[in-house]
Amino acid sequence: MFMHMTFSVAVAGASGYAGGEMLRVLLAHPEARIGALTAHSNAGATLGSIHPHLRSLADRVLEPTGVQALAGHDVVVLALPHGASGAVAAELAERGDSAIVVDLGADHRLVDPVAWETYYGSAHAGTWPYGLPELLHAGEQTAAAQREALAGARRIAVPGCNVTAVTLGLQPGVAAGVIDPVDVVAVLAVGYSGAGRTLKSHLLASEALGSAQPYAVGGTHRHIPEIAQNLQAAGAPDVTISFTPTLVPMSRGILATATARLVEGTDPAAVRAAWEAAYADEPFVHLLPEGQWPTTAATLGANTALVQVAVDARAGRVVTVTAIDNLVKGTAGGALQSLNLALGLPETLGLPLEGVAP
Ligand SMILES: NC(=O)C1=CN([C@@H]2O[C@H](COP(=O)(O)OP(=O)(O)OC[C@H]3O[C@@H](n4cnc5c(N)ncnc54)[C@H](OP(=O)(O)O)[C@@H]3O)[C@@H](O)[C@H]2O)C=CC1
Ligand SMILES: CC(=O)N[C@@H](CCC(=O)OP(=O)(O)O)C(=O)O
Repeated sequence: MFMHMTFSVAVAGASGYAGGEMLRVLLAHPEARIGALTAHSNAGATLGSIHPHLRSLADRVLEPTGVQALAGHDVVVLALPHGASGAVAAELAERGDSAIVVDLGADHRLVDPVAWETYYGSAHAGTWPYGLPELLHAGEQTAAAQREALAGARRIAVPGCNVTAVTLGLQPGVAAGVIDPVDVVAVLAVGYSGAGRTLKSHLLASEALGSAQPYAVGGTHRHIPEIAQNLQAAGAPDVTISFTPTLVPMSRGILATATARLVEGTDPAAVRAAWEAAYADEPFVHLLPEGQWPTTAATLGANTALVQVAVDARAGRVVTVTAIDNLVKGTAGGALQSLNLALGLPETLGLPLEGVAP
């Protein structure tokens, strides 16, 4: 076990939304010591000119992303576009650098290289331990195997934010055998920060404010194989999923509504019991009391996932709703939670349970 009290951490892609949020949660962690901060087109700028809310790092000058800046730390966080992090991680390994590398991007999440090439269109960089501590494995009622896989890990692949929401919503039913994910339907309301800080025309105020806009409609979204991979890990022999994200006018947040077929002859009372059993002892994943429904506002700034489940008897389906902050539990918070496990620190150390409201 890598027992380490304080650790130095470099953040590559510090100028982005994910990198900025990683810095915000690291600054609240008692053992983290912020090291190099790097960027790409914003190299040479001060962090305060990009992320004015990060006051204690405002004067730090962003270095160009590269091994020379990132080497020599205990931990390196890669908050880069997918396809970029694989190359940087490989260079660090070639140099023999001993850092734990945490990839916020997609390069190392998928097990199947064919799925990667199909949805991402480039060479697969390999598979790392998956940074979702609450991931259920087949036969488990509560998550233990994934936590063991993260304990002492030297590489962590942080899930896609949409994937975290849908997986946490549905997996208890798969593990308990009360739902059959052979025709999962997932519709998500997602905030703009999920698209990243770099300007995108469809996110211009004139186009986006006051409007809801679907994207990646018709089975093209790259999170589909990752969700299927997770539900198969929970014990589903076969998963098909129809996945439709919709941008809604909010900066942060994901509200994922995911439904699956109720297994024939299942007692509806057994459904809630399965979700209660899975999450009763989870510090960050909370099944709400019956009648309460998750909202993204209740998770803003927190490392929580709020979940609710219901049985639609007439439709013969189970409906789940999950809310997360895409940048906290969906990215930086989930990353730090997994890093705590890798470092042998308490899993919840330095992570926000309370949100910011109103
Ligand atoms: N936003 C979210 O909710 C989530 C994001 N992620 C993942 O985190 C990663 C970063 O996303 P996000 O922060 O949203 O994106 P942003 O566009 O906000 O930031 C991208 C970062 O990568 C840098 N960058 C851009 N192009 C290159 C390049 N060719 N080589 C090296 N660095 C480059 C940018 O530097 P500069 O600005 O200086 O050009 C910036 O620091 C992505 O892989 C994303 O998929 C994962 C989960 C959720
Ligand atoms: C609004 C929006 O564009 N959201 C992004 C979420 C990005 C994300 O989860 O990051 P990864 O690229 O690391 O998977 C999307 O749906 O692709």
